[in-house]
Amino acid sequence: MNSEFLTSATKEGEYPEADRPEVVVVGRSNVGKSSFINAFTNRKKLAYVGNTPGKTQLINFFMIDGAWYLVDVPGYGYAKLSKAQIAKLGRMMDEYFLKRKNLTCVVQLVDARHDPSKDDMEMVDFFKEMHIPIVAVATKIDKIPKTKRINHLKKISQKLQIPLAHIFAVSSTEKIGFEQVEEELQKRIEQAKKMDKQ
Ligand SMILES: Nc1nc2c(ncn2[C@@H]2O[C@H](COP(=O)(O)OP(=O)(O)OP(=O)(O)O)[C@@H](O)[C@H]2O)c(=O)[nH]1
Repeated sequence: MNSEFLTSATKEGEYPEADRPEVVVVGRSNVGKSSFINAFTNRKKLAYVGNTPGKTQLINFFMIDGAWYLVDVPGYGYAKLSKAQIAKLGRMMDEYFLKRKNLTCVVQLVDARHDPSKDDMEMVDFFKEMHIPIVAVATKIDKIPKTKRINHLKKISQKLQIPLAHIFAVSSTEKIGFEQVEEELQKRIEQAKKMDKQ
């Protein structure tokens, strides 16, 4: 997979042209979003992996194989941001989800170890209301014994009311699960392209 950083944006005027399908990756701060993006694209430092949670406060656009955009947005639920900062990020994200016409689906990251948080549930409800297709990805699956993994995924499926078939599990440290996610995203990107042609 070829991936390159394109640009960072805070508002619509700064987004790249909406001329290709787009997939956005969301999740609460520290869920492993930067690690996911780096492992997915096979790059060590495409997205910043930091010790300071909540560092990314921009919308970052990456070009994948010259064919589609992968987008990294700020993690939510980071307690140390001020109310004003949280409100500003909220407005930035609302604008993105309302305006971005080429959005094909959202990759909702959740921590495989825990039940989805209240914030996770609110995000998923928001995407459902907006009719944005959701692919859920449980991160840090290496932290769960193999025999128990399916139960965790079933629980996540139940809580988020997302079919088990749309839930994937990855480990960025062990580099597992990424081919399946890529296959699913390719499928959705192809579907989106067909719909556009009709
Ligand atoms: N065991 C394990 N640890 C992981 C995995 N992915 C990420 N981590 C760890 O989880 C922590 C957070 O990872 P990041 O990728 O920085 O998470 P983030 O969601 O981008 O965090 P923010 O910058 O706060 O948005 C780091 O200490 C990572 O090393 C994984 O698959 N397995």
